[in-house]
Formats: sequence, C-alpha cells, structure tokens
Amino acid sequence: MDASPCPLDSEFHDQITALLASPSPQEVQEYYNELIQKEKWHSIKIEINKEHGKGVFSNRNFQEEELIFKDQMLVASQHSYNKVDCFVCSSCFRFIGSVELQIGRKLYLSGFSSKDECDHGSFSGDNAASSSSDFQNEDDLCTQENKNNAGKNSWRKSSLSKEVLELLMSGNLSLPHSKLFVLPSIVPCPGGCEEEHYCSKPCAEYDWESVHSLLCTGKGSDSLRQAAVVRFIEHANGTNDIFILAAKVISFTILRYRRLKQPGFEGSKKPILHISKNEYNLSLLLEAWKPVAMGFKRRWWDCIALPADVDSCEETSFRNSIRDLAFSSLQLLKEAIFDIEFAPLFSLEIYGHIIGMFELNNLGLVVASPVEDYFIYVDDLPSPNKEETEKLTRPFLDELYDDYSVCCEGTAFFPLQSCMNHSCCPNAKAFKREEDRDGRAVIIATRPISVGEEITISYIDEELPYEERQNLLADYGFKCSCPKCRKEQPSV
Ligand SMILES: C[S@@+](CC[C@H](N)C(=O)[O-])C[C@H]1O[C@@H](n2cnc3c(N)ncnc32)[C@H](O)[C@@H]1O
Repeated sequence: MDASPCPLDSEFHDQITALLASPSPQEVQEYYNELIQKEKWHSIKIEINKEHGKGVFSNRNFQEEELIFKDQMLVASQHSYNKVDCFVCSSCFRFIGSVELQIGRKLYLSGFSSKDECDHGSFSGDNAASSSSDFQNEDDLCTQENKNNAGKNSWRKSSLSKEVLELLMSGNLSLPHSKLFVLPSIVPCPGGCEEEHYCSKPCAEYDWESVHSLLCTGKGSDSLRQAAVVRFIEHANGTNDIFILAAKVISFTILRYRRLKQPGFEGSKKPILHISKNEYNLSLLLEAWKPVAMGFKRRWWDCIALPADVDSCEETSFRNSIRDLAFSSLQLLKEAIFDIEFAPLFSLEIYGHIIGMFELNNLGLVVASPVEDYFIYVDDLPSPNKEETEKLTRPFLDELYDDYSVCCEGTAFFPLQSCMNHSCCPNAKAFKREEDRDGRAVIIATRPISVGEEITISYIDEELPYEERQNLLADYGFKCSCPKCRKEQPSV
C-alpha cells in the first residue's frame, strides 16, 4: 500500500496511537456498567474474553420471543436515497408530520424527472404548501441539493396533479381514517437549516448539542463554512453516505470535548496541575472519544470486502482507491469544520478507523412506515366502508405502487448491540416489533436463554452452507467455530 497522503497521520502519530489504543478491560467494564445502569438494562452484562473480545451475556433467564434490550444509537444517519421516501426525525428516526404529508411529499418529490430533484420554484407565493400550518416554510419540502437544481426539471406525467399533492402536503386534503395514524408534528432545526427536522424539541436540542451544531448549514453558520459543509455532503451523497456518519462521529467528539471542558460539567475531569496543557488536552480528548474508542474497529480500506468483480491481483489498487476516496472526503470535511485543537481527529488514520467501525458493526437502522400501516388498515376495512374509502385512497396507492411500504433506512452505531458476537446458531436476533417505531435497535430472544449464557446474533444468513458462511465471516476477520460450524466443518 502507498504511503499515507495525509500529513496529519505522521504529525500527530502519538496522539492517534493513543486514540486507537484498545481500552483496558477495566475501562471497558466500567464504561459498559455505567451505560447499562443508565439505560436500565440490568438483565444483561458485558464480559470480555481473550478469544472473542467483548460479548453480551445474560444476567437472568429469557424466554423465547422475549425482549432482551433496546439500544439507543450513538450516531445515526438516514441513507440519502431514502430521504425522498421517508420524512423522519433526524434524531430518533420516527416518522413525522402526517400520513398525508408522507404520501404527498414522496409522490411530489419523485414526480420530477429525477427522483432526487425538485423544482423549488413551484413552491413560491401563495401556493397550498406554503400556507400549511405544519410546515415552517416551503423549503421543508426540498433538500439543499434539490434546491440547487431548481427549475431544471419538469413534472412528469402522472395520474395525480401537483396541485393535489400540494393540498395533501399542506394538510388541506385529508385522507379518510388517517386520524388513526397520528404522527408527531414537525419541529425545525434550531439552526434554521432545511436538512434536518425533528419530532420534538428535546430531540432537536439533543441532536443540536450532541452532533448537528457543527454540521448545520442554517442561517447561524457563516457562509464559507456553510458552502464547505454542503460540498462535503454532496460528495458523500454522490459516493458513499457513510462519510456523513463519520463526520457525525467527529462532530460528536468535538462537542463532547467542549462540554467536558466546561468547569462544573457533570463528569468533567478536573485539570491536574502537574501535567502540561497539551497532555491535559489529550486526556480530555481521550475522554470525549471514549464512546467511540469502545467500538470494535479496523481501517476501512483494510477491512472492506473485496467486491466480486475485483480480481485478487487488483486488490492493492482497489484498497488504495478506497483510501483515496476517504481522503477526498476528509479534505472536504476539513475545509468545513477543521479545528487545530482537535487536529488528530482529522487524520486519515482516524477517519479510516471510524468508517471501518461502521463496516464491522453493521446493523442497519430500520423503522417501519405508517403509510404501509394505513393502506393495510384500509384494505382490512369491512364492506362497504372499504370500497367507499378506496375511491379516495386508490389513486395514491396506485401511484405509490410497491413503494407504499418503504421503511426508513440508514446506518447507525449502537453501543450495546455492537458488543454482540456472532453465532451461526444464535439465540437472539435484531427484530422490530409492531410497537418499535423509532431507530433504536431491538434485540429479541429466539429461544430460551439461561442466566450466564452469551447472547449472540447472526451477522449473516445462517441458513447458507458452511463454506459460504465462512467466506462471508472472513470479511469480519474471523473463522466461526460455533457448535453448528464445528459440526459441519469438513474433516481433513
Ligand atoms: C461487532 S464486533 C463484536 C464485539 C467484539 N467482540 C468486540 O470486542 O468489540 C465484531 C467482531 O467481534 C469478533 N467476533 C464476533 N463474533 C465472533 C466469533 N463468533 N468468533 C470470533 N470472533 C468473533 C470479530 O473480530 C468481529 O469482527
């Protein structure tokens, strides 16, 4: 592999080594004990062993189908391609607005010739959308990227007019029975950007304080920084939106550091007088970074699976190209939010490890759509109520076609779930039940679990043949020796 193109990698070598050092077993234990205490999931514990590192273990017996724990994401992000389909809170990922808004907005935004573009011009003046009480302004309907493309696109032919969709979005056209599917109303971003929306003030404030204030492109941010953030986001949307999540991790760490630095902040470390300012800053940075330090990680370009169409003799140039892509993204992020006080966080080494952490802990973020529930409800209505209702709802369902059931999808880092080891005969699974309507991971027992047993999930389709399973697990850097693998392993 070529030498690193990032000068910060060598300049801050010692600080980077400290940030990437594995936390001691005692630190790990203390961190997770505190987290479990805070989240009140007393029926699990984190244990560390030489063979598999951290793992989640049961503290009591669980029955089949019982909830084991739910996990709040440390950072999360909706996939950019999913943002037209699902309008969700940027903090907890609940659907927001109304069923009408979800349907109207999706059909409206995808009604233009390109799915990702919308004609901002059509929302000016006294049109229905801008008079809505739910919307803060017409910009709520378009992302920054969409607005940059304003006027370039034309409304494609559809059985539904733009005007009908605008009425639906503005709340001036209600669908029958939709009151049974009430969604939280929309809370705007405190910084005034049009990219993020929330289901409540606490969600808006939490996201602002923990991540978003550094990445906001709203009126409060200076215009040069704003333009740089937009360039970074556009690059991520055009290449790999995992970069947005990596930027959130850096922003999370910087903001946590600033809070810890404030005198009197709960949990802040008192400055130790006999150490230098630099040492003090590093120890504070390590403290701020701790939730990320706990995550299992390797460099992205070292651990990413080689795509099937890349020949093994091309492997080095493939890995170099992945690293170069990450470096281009990092350069754009630096133009947007670089701060010398946190220079090591902007090294390619750290950026690569953050992205690798998502690669190796990949549990997707999924939230079921209330639009699907709504149409299922209508379909289940008794006659003649069903036929009456469908006269109004059918044109929308026909236009949505299969997309009526699209879930909110994204990527997240879940602190507890990411400690779960793999087994091809797992005793638990990540599974959203009817009532789980936000982004949290939900872990359910798939068979009875005894006190003290390790709780495992399967990272892959465990029904695959032995060889295929081992090939897929090699991407995670281990060979599985669970009871099923030991039984199926071909004898030599
Ligand atoms: C999501 S992490 C699980 C937590 C991890 N043990 C830790 O210490 O943070 C995934 C990594 O754990 C290890 N791992 C998970 N399941 C394993 C297994 N069945 N056998 C060996 N290593 C495993 C692998 O290194 C894998 O890349």
